[in-house]
Amino acid sequence: MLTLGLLGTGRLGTAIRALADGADDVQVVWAVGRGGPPEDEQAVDIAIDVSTAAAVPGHLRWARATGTHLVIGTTGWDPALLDRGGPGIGAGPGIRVLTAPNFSLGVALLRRLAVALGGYAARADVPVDLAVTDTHHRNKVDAPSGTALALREGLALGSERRPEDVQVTSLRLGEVIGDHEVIAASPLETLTLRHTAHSRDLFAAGALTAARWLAGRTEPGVYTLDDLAEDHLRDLLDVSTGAVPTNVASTSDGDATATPATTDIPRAGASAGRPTHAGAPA
Ligand SMILES: NC(=O)C1=CN([C@@H]2O[C@H](COP(=O)(O)OP(=O)(O)OC[C@H]3O[C@@H](n4cnc5c(N)ncnc54)[C@H](OP(=O)(O)O)[C@@H]3O)[C@@H](O)[C@H]2O)C=CC1
Ligand SMILES: O=C(O)C1=N[C@H](C(=O)O)C[C@H](O)C1
Repeated sequence: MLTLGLLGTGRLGTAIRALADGADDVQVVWAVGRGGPPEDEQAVDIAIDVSTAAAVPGHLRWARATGTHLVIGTTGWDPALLDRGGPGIGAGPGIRVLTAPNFSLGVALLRRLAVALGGYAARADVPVDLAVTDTHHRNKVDAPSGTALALREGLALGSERRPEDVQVTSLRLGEVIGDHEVIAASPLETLTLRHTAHSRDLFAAGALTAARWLAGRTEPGVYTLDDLAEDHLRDLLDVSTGAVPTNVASTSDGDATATPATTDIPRAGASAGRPTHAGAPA
């Protein structure tokens, strides 16, 4: 049984708890809000931080002091906290930290597609504007969303532009759970990739998957959801186009054999800027 502590008991924390209560391989031992984990809190295998940006430095210090592995789903905090030797986990013992501004594997796929879309823009012979939109419920505090920032970084990476050169707009509307678009627009065409979360259960399920995955690692250090997603998505962008290859050679019995046509559009994924396991803290 994997034991969990929840740092955050709001919208997402509540959804994670409900899902965990129905699972037979995980147990939420404690869940805390603004007060943070008290000193006498029972030790857990993994803590999941779904609180607020201002609380993350303290939660990292607590994780380091107690040797608790940490999944961070909270957004809006400074990733420099995780730098080696920085004020975060750098100087601590060997804990494992997984960060995920979005727990959806669909968004992990979208980020890879954003890298490819950026590469497409870079090769165009007309000017291409790149943009990300994020729409969330009216109570979300950070803007742009953590996901929008990651998608912007993907577009920037693929297009070899600076992140600041990718436009980002944020809307806070009603009860929207989470909607992101990745856009490349030229005078000739517009490509729009869109992800819409229909339920917080999407994120809750991903948070539990991340906790299980982190529990299975052995190396201390910093991981991202992209490390986890790599197992699921590795080969996904090597899809056939379904088109008849142009380099077809006929055999004597009339069958056509073909070497798949290749394209030099960069593959999103491991070799295209996938954030990697940052190694063990010193
Ligand atoms: N990675 C992902 O897939 C997703 C990430 N998120 C992110 O998760 C975070 C939480 O979102 P959501 O559940 O909607 O937010 P809520 O506002 O509903 O919940 C926030 C929680 O954080 C606690 N909190 C607030 N301030 C502090 C503080 N100073 N110290 C410690 N705890 C504090 C609150 O405590 P109290 O209850 O006592 O007020 C509450 O339990 C956000 O950063 C959001 O962007 C959200 C959805 C998906
Ligand atoms: O606060 C939210 O609700 C969400 N936050 C995450 C983010 O900032 O990217 C992920 C998701 O879109 C929902």
